[in-house]
Amino acid sequence: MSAITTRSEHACHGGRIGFYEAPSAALGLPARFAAFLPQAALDGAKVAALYALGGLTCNEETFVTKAGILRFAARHNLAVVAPDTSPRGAGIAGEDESWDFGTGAGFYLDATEAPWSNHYRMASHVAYELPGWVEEAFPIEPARRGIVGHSMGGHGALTLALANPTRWQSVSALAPIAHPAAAPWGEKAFSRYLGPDRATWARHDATLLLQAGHTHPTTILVDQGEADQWLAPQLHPEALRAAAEGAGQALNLRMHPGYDHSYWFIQGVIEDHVAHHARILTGSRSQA
Ligand SMILES: N[C@@H](CCC(=O)N[C@@H](CS)C(=O)NCC(=O)O)C(=O)O
Repeated sequence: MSAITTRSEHACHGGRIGFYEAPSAALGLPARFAAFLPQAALDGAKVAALYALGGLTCNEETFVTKAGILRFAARHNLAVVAPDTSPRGAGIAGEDESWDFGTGAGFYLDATEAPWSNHYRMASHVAYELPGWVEEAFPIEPARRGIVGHSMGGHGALTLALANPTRWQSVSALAPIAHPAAAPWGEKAFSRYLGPDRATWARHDATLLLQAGHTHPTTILVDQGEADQWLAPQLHPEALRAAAEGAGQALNLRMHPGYDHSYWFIQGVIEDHVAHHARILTGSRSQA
């Protein structure tokens, strides 16, 4: 078990939000994360957890600070666990050269190409190491996990859940990079983290996972703003929709006129995402 250091803890919506750090074996570096516990957990009950993954340039603070998620997590008795978006301080040449690759842009995969493969192992960190930490340290139930993410984090939520649907019982995404193998962000990251052989990219692409027959037993909720500046070049929700139809995957893809890629969009739909996860994870409509 890793020694978790508390960086700060704050009472919030009747529960507690905390910011923590622990030595990560997966990343070979210290890793930071945020964890919110609703009041019931502070009173000793074990609760289900919703993992919230941020996008490019974000860190473990961004989603819990900007999305407005904690009010609804408190209402539905859900913990929220937010990892960082990449290793920090790996010291690899080029990791800080651009905002869409390297630091702040780990893409929730385990890199296979040197030198990235030594530290850029966010899939192992998020899917296995971090749940192990929080399920031991906090009153969080191991068998009830949901995953939601924004943009690169939406890609992470979809790919991790489709690749391992028994580990993540519920999944949703906000403006996800839905077909990264066909998007400049994904091509840039995958060619360096995974190498030039595109066949190895497929299990890190939600659209290609669906095309290969990977499905999730629950409905996937996806919200997308139509005025999103990244929609046409990077996000490809239409490819996700077509792949879901082909795979028989239940997908609730909602398009929202006028909304951009920012957390101002997320703030308006996050209540529905928390309710979606709570229905599946706890069977509850609301504990309020
Ligand atoms: N840094 C980029 C923007 C990157 C961006 O939009 N990141 C999104 C995720 S893909 C985000 O959530 N940014 C953090 C924020 O809005 O607080 C730029 O200068 O255009």
